[in-house]
Amino acid sequence: MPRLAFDIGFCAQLGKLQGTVREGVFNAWEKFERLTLEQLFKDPGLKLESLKRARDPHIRTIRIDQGTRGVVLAPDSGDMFVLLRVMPHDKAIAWAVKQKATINTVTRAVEIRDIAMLEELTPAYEHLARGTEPEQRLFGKVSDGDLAALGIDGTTLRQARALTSAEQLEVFAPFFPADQREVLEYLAAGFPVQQVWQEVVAVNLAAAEAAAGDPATGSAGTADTSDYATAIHRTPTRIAVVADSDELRDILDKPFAAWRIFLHPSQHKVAYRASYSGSAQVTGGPGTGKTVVALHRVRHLLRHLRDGERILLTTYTNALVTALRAGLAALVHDEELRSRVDISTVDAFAGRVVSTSRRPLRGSEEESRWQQAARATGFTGTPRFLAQEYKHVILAQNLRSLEAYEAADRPGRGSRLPVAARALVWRTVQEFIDRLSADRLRTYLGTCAEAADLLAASAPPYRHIVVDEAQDLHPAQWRLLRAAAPERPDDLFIAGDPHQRIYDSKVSLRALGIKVAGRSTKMRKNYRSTHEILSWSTALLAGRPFSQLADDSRNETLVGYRSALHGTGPVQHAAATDSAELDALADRVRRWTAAGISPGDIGVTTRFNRDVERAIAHLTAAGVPAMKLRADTTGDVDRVRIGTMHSFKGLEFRCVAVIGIDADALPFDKAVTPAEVDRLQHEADLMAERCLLFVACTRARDELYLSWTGRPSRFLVEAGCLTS
Ligand SMILES: Nc1ncnc2c1ncn2[C@@H]1O[C@H](COP(=O)(O)OP(=O)(O)OP(=O)(O)O)[C@@H](O)[C@H]1O
Repeated sequence: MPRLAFDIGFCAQLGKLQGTVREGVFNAWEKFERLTLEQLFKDPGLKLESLKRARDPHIRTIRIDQGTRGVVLAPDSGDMFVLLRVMPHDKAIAWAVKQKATINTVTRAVEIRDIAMLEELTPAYEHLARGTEPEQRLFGKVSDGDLAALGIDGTTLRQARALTSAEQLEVFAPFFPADQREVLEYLAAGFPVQQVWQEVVAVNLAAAEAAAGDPATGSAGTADTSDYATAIHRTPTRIAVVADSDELRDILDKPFAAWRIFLHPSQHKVAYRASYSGSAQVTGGPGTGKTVVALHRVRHLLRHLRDGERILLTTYTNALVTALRAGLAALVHDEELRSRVDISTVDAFAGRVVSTSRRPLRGSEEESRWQQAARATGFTGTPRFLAQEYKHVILAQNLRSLEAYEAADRPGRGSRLPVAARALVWRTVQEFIDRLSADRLRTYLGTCAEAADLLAASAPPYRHIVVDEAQDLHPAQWRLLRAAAPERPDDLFIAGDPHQRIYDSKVSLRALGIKVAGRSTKMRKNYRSTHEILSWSTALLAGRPFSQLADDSRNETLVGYRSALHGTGPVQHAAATDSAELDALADRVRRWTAAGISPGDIGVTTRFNRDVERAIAHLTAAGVPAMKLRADTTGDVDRVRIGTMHSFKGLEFRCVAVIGIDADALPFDKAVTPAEVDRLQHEADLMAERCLLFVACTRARDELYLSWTGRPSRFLVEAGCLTS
């Protein structure tokens, strides 16, 4: 029976396809399921036509609806077809005739390339390259043999040899066959051949073998470059073979959920590794799919969970809990299975363990509480000092007695505190705690410490814990998680990005009994933001223009972020007054919606809560549906969502407006300890403010808009990010 599978390129178009076209795709798929091969080729409605000027006879087109055609890979052998793209009639033909399908010599997966475009570009670039010695060219240091071993075929080899710079590779990249493109991009980024084999080719090969049910060989084998039926099954990261109409409906209806189907091999390897001998960690820049990997890991763990065992999936904010819940539901359809996963913030989990009627202290109440305690004991330092000492020394090191406190180092604290002075600080902290308790109050971190103690004295409730957005967790929270699952293989799976730390918790996991050495993987490819948005934001984080960062390409931690997506760079607006800034925001949002972006795909973020309220009022008055970002709202609400930068952590929107990036908002004075009080804390606070803006900007998929009133933030100035 013939079947129609779907290429990742088609899935990427889905968001832009009209409902009638999607319906046409569904009907075409049904025909493939229903008809015999012979009937299929003769079907007058489908018109599975070959093309006269096609570069590849395997590329044909089918009719989707009046005026729309699908481009299909139709191999000679087997009965598996692949829908590559859907386009208006003439465009589809023009695109189809230029494409060529091949089978990668190493991974033996299907690759599509724009052969006509590549052949057109190559002579011009060869001509340009004449002035550059072969060994000075982009791949001059890599031998033909090594390139062949990495799967570069003869055609791509000629093209690769003509390239003299990474910028030229970017021009060629969209037309190259996918697996080979990735190899070349890694080589161009300076990775040695051996590492490219390990990190790219071997991983792709393993994914292909696993999908085809072949025994894992880890070596290239001999390629049958005509067996498409097998090759299609070996391409799970780019070609989806759907099981039934429900699955197809799901794909067609959720255009941005491609990650459910096309997990990149490097993500697959981490998420579906049978077992880790202990805790494991995945790191990577914004949008590299850490959350996606964490969700797939939960799915994997669920499949192997024994009776009575449970999983905790935890993260930092309530909004992220909602997003994780929706993500897991999209991935694991079996409700009963899903019910074995508790999804909550670490703080909420701690609250459940302690099970108390004491109310958590609000951030705004804390300062006066420290003041009261200081007054009672006669301590003359600032409330900020006490709060930080409690958080960064006493709770972080789990100090339980004055003796322990007096003996403790205070790493990261830049203010000296002689041992003789500690007794008074200790007494003040005890006073603070006692007064809270008397008033039926508690702090979140104190609750985590209590909960960790309770769990340490009882049976750990979970078999596995999966942590997302791990970078901001405090040692007290880690101690709780450590106590919540017994030390065993696959106990903790941790996803996070140290560059997105916005709450200043520096943690040594090892010191907390969580060992990930040898079980840590870094994700490099960004799936969310365009290259333009990502490089702009990276400059912001580093405090230097991106061009300078690219120069010292060894600074891999920052410049290692890569995105294959392209689009326009951020748009900036300097306003004279607050209300002019909001007018400009309303204009921008209207432009987006006029271009077909639905309000629910737009996020507006700002440093302060009060500005959130003002923006909502302004947009609403301007007739734009807007609401405050709430923990319990999912992407289904069709209104612009507006929230503080802190609340945007971990989320994403097609279009993001970051407003109020004024000189006095970022960095915000009150959030930064003065250098003369504590130099180290000052640096750490400044970095957290910088990361906050970085996190806000990297929430954008397609478009990023920034505005301020009066003088812009120094972060924009330092990074050379201002356009004029
Ligand atoms: N293999 C994939 N194929 C397609 N899309 C993907 C893939 N992996 C991730 N994505 C998409 O990339 C976006 C970012 O993924 P995700 O939120 O998991 O990244 P992250 O690393 O957790 O980001 P951040 O650290 O910025 O919160 C999401 O829209 C996700 O759907």
